[in-house]
Amino acid sequence: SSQTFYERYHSLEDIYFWINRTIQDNPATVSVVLIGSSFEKRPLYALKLSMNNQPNKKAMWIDCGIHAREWISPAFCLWFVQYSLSFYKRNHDITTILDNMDVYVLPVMNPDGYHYTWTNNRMWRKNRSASSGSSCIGVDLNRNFDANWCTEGASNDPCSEIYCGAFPESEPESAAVANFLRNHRDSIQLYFSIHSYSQMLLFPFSCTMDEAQNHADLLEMAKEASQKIQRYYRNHYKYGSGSKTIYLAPGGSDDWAYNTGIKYSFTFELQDRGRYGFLLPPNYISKACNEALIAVKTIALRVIEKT
Ligand SMILES: NCCCCC[C@@H](C[SeH])C(=O)O
Ligand SMILES: [Zn+2]
Ligand SMILES: [Zn+2]
Repeated sequence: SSQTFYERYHSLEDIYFWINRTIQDNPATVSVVLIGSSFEKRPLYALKLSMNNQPNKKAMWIDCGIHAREWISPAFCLWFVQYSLSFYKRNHDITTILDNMDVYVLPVMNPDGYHYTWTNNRMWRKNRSASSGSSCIGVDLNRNFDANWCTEGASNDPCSEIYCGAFPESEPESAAVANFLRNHRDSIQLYFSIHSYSQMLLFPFSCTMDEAQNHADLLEMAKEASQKIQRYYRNHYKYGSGSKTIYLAPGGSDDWAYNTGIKYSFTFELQDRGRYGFLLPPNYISKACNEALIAVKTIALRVIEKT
């Protein structure tokens, strides 16, 4: 049953099958967009959820699986798609969101790394690209975007877990996302990047200690989302700008998206707070995804109100 499917982690192959089945089962509302390919030539498929053909409709973007070991992240993207398709016209909030916005969902932004965590090393974080002049593998895709690239909080050592790459967007995976967002910046007004762990709702900037121009709005939205999680699920999520709430982290997708003009940009760190960490057991998927879902819905509704 779908109940068990979405409460399990899935191999990359299973996720590709799920993508195909989802578009076949929902031809009128779901389409697939090939936004590029990985270093090892795996396709980067984004799903587009579009419930109506309202002219010059706005859109939101959710990417999952930028870091390979954060398995709860792709699990959330699958969960979100399933929830949206099952509860459209039944749940008021998701109906309002989908009536007003298309949603692009990239379930696995780093397929090579994700596959590697299933076959070789469960704790792998980066992509699997080779660096010239080093025997070490992989770039941290969340340090490879063009936002204060490779300053404090990243490393230019190819063996580092936070290696920034040879230059901004050097990696096919980050280039694919950046190109898509650049090409759709007139319609995409809300950006989410889903990670784990430590239970935080973060927004720009992480690459500097500066405050974003709409800091007050972003803080209010993250605060409201955190309060909703607290009220409905009795769990605590910190919230705030990345640099002040977690650590300095330059070259991030959220900061870059923000600077490109997507003024509502967030990075979520899902469950847990460290008991299991990246190895969050499958029986926690439901609660972790419901917490992330209510945060996405809360923020998306506010963005619709404001724009
Ligand atoms: N764009 C940076 C947001 C804050 C850091 C997020 C974490 C997720 Se694992 C990181 O990329 O180190
Ligand atoms: Zn991460
Ligand atoms: Zn993290």
